[in-house]
Amino acid sequence: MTKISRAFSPGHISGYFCPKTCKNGDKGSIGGGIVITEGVTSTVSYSDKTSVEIIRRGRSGEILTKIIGSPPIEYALSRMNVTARVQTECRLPLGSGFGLSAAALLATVSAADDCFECGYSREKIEAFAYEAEVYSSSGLGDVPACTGGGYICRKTPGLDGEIIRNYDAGEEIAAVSSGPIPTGEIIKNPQILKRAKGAFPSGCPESIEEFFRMSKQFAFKSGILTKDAEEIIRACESESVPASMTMLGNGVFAYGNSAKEILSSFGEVYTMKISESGYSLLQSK
Ligand SMILES: Nc1ncnc2c1ncn2[C@@H]1O[C@H](COP(=O)(O)OP(=O)(O)O)[C@@H](O)[C@H]1O
Ligand SMILES: CC(C)(COP(=O)(O)O)[C@@H](O)C(=O)O
Repeated sequence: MTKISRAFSPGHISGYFCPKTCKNGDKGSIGGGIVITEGVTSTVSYSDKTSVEIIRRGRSGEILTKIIGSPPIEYALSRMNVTARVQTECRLPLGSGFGLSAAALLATVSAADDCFECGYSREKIEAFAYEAEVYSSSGLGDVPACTGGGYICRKTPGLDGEIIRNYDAGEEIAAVSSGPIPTGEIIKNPQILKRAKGAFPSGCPESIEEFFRMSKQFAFKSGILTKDAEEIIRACESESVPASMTMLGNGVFAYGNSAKEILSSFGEVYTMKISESGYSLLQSK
């Protein structure tokens, strides 16, 4: 019987970031963000040819989107020297700053490792995911972020970078999306990157409220802030709700029990918590 393996990875919302080259010469980034309880579940089984199906489900489990093919995942599997049938499932919208490309990669590589009994270490699994993410320009810092939980401060780039993880914030995160932003177009644009560098805050936040203040300042100063996001952030500001833009997506994430109500005037609200852990294998049959 064909073995079927499943793994889950949380997503990650970046509040601020700055591209940086890693010690080994790889591309990467430093920054601050939140690892979230929403993410991607990947199911992997053997096939003589790789195929990837991306499924996004709504509140009652109905299929909202079905996309065939995922370049980062196809690249990662080819680097692992395996061919597989892959199905990823998520609830959050794609390309909207929730780090779903990294989550899909970590979940898929880790399920494929189990399915094909490769016996790779966590470090090796993360290295496959990281290489595919950076090669595909679908992200820079989300893979290191999703190897653990918390609201985080990534002080140095890459998988062996220094990451400070804080778990002491218990209230809900609410998010709303007005559409995607292609990550590759931003992280390959030298002008935007120059402004992002100039806007990058120094030090790590001491509290979740400070994290949101630093993120908001970055969003405004970097010029990455969209008109849609600015309007929503202003509405949150008027109710003293910590909020900022989801990097890199045209959306807003906000913190605390009254965040959901304010965001609901602007679209469908996704609620989640700060994740306590990173990616993990779910089960194998
Ligand atoms: N849930 C998913 N399952 C498989 N591949 C995904 C998923 N989400 C994104 N990707 C892949 O990642 C790339 C887009 O990355 P990006 O715009 O950075 O998304 P995000 O902001 O969600 O990380 C696309 O090539 C897409 O195929
Ligand atoms: C902000 C971003 C460069 C992209 O994030 P996403 O669009 O969620 O893939 C992230 O990877 C980071 O380095 O902080």
